[in-house]
Amino acid sequence: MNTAIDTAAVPTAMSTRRLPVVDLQPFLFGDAAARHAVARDIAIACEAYGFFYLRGHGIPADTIAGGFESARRFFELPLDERMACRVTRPRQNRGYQPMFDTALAGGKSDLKHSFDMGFPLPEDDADIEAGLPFHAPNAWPQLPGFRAHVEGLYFAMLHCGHQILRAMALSLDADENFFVGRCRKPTTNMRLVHYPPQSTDPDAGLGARAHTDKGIVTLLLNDDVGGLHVMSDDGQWIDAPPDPEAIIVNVGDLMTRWTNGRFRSAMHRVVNATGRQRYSIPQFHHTTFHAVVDPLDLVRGEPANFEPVVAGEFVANGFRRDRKSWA
Ligand SMILES: O=C(O)CCC(=O)C(=O)O
Ligand SMILES: [Fe+2]
Repeated sequence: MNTAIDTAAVPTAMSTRRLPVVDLQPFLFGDAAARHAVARDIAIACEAYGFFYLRGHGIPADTIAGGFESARRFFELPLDERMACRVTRPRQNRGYQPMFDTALAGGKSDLKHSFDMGFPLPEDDADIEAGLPFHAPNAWPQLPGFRAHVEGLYFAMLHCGHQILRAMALSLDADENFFVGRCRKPTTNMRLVHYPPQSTDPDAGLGARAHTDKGIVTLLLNDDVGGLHVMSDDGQWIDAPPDPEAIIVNVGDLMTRWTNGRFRSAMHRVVNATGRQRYSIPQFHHTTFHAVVDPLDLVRGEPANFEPVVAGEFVANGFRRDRKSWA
């Protein structure tokens, strides 16, 4: 059992600190000095917090609104129509994920359910046929316009994530396409998540228990409900209220390994105690399944703190620990 996660699920003191804010526009449109300055600010935020608000991200407001509208329509469907979007093939993270699929041994399930989509692949894809984890066709509900909105948002966020990964690579003195070059045919997935209002009974569980994300970076769109808490380096919860002009970006476990521990993959949780329905849309960025994550690629003149791992195998092992349907 992962005791760090269970301990952190007990509410602790809230910090008065706030997450840093970075504007991406000078990276997209500025000269070399302006681009380096953004890259440095992102690196500072990733070292200190592992989380930051990103303004000027370039994802159109209509595209984001279409994603949230799609989420509301999906979760209003009767359960049997949502269940028709289950992907039954083993070791996948696509389609409808009903409530109570997420549990650690002896722990409580998260009070959420989701619709997940991954990088679109043709039905006859060789990796699908070989049964490689995370490789499957997407499943779509019978909702007019849903697929177009959700795929459009997926690619807008994917593109934004590539810009963030370029800035991170620049900050590490690597080739700007160091990460992006390993993200062809990525195992990146996007989730439409619905958190029904949780009971105030602390034993009933949380929207999402304290956890770290497993990939390289996560881009997160929030509605206006709030309830995301991020663990600071001194062990307090930092409230991360929604900023309508920003998306939230956070570092995942694989990026921590790749940067030899320099970028923090911070614990975070969701507590939806507002009495309202809460929706969020995270996109978990991953490399291609077979990419090798080795800190010696990026750090020079330091001993490696992490062994090299194959990205897809590392993430699949994490899923096996966390999800009943993967066990
Ligand atoms: O819904 C949120 O605000 C955060 C979701 C999250 O942390 C996750 O799905 O990994
Ligand atoms: Fe997360």
